[in-house]
Amino acid sequence: MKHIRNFCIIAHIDHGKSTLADRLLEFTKTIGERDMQAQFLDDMDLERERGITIKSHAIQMDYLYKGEKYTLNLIDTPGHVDFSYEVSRSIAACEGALLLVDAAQGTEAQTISNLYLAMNNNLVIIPVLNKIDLPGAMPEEVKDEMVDLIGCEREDIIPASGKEGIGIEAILNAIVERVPPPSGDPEGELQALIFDSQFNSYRGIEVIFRVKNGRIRKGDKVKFMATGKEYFADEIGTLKLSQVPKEVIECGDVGYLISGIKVAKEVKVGDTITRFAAPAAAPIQGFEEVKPMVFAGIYPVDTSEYEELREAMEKLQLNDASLVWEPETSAALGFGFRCGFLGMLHMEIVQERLEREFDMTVITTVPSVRFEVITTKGETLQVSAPAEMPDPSSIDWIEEPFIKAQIITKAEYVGAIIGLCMDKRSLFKNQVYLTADRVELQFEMPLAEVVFDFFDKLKTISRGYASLDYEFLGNRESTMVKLDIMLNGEGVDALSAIVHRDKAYEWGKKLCEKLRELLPRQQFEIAIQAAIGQKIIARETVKALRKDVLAKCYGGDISRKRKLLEKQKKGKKRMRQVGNVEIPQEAFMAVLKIN
Ligand SMILES: Nc1nc2c(ncn2[C@@H]2O[C@H](COP(=O)(O)OP(=O)(O)OP(=O)(O)O)[C@@H](O)[C@H]2O)c(=O)[nH]1
Repeated sequence: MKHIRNFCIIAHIDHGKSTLADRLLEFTKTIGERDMQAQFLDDMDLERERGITIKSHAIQMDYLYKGEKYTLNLIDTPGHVDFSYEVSRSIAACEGALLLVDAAQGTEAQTISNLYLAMNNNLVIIPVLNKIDLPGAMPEEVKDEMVDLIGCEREDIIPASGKEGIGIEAILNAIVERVPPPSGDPEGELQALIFDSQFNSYRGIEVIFRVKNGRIRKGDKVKFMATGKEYFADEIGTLKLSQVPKEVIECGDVGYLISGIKVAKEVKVGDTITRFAAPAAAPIQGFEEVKPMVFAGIYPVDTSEYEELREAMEKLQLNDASLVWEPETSAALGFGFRCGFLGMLHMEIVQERLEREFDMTVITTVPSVRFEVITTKGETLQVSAPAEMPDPSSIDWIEEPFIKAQIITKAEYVGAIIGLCMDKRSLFKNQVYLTADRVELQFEMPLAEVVFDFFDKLKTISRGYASLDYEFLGNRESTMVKLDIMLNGEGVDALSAIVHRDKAYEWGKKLCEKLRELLPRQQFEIAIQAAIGQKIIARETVKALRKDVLAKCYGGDISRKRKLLEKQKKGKKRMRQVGNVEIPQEAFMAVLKIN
């Protein structure tokens, strides 16, 4: 155990975590240059494209330090708020963390929230000032920030550049010197923390774990303490460039387990693996069931593709345990699925994967949070879709989820951001100057407001100089109402939303206006109405028009004509028919873009 070091890299998105990880792997010859594919740790195409590490993985390096061989386990952590529980479990599997700060950007919201997580888990922090090669780097200012934030010495900060390969050896040495070896009782009962899992279509689910006490042997009968399920450790091993099967994984080390598990849901991040024959007295602290926070309907554009969509969703769920769904029907959209996501990014990822990996064309309805409705009969209902909202007369009160949001920005944008947050029904809690120019703001705000256009607006008003992080606070009472949209008198259930009463009028009006822009003119007039219960609160009209796209072509050029028809056909693909009105996909997402 003396020669094991378990560490992770924590950083704000884009501060260079993946690039630095690559350099560490190269330097320790864990991967040869020939195998080197940019950003090795992000192995899903989508991840590479978005430059966001979506799922955490682990990789083991050997490092020779003063003539002795050390085993360094790098545990990768996802960098987005939606996945903060996974981050917390990865951190719990480590003794040390490299805290990476971009020398041109300085500390951001996720730097701080991840740092706090690491500190709460008593991790040794190794501060790294990254991207010092950038012309815009401000090493001295950012070092000041880091010293203030971490309470470290200036000399402790390692200047580095993942891109140029600067500071790599110093970082590896610091990991050996500063991070303590794992503690734990090798002879004790087995306790291994599951901090990740991945799906392999041939071998089933691979569980990634860190042994806290005892050891795990190939062939052992093991038990997952939270789910209560039992398996045989058919194969165990360590993760290098590929998997290296082993007979035993010792106390303190990191490894994988394959035991014929077929569904991701059976493996819960944060669960404890113990030995069936001699179980540990208690699981490792900190296990939580991850709960979906954002809900939306996903429907096939082509109703005949419902079964295909179901199969795709089932496959997706195999390697994404946090995705939950159940069948749902909508009058406007037909058969589809009600899905629960960890957050907005998670939702986007699911939609993109459906389209990319499964070649599905889907419509996603307006996202909602989960409200708690207390009826006059004293029942509590969970409502995560407008259609589930009971009649107003039977509602006593409604509660909605609130979050604690932390925003870091430049001083000049503070006013605008406070304005935006107030507009989003937030409570302003605190304001701290990190440096003369950088401010941390704290708010309590309804999650429902973040789910809508908050991220985009925050980015716009701060010109990109604001970062946001949040945690769930609990439910609070709010006066919410169900707002319905009707086209030519026919309700479009997929466009209904649950909104705060004070905002319902504005919301209805803007939505109607937006729909007027987005609905293509048809051969008859379309009335767009917004209503709360029986009361119409807004109305717009789309004028009738006989649209003859070919008229433009003067009857001549046939290839041009064909092109136009093709274009029109493509546009049709994402259309849905409600009564006699055709609705394009954008309309369903229009609510998200109301300014
Ligand atoms: N100039 C410079 N650019 C860097 C350096 N390290 C990373 N970058 C660039 O910064 C961007 C983000 O780098 P990544 O390594 O993907 O960042 P990350 O922190 O892993 O990002 P997430 O996975 O999204 O959290 C990429 O465009 C890199 O090429 C560096 O040391 N110097």
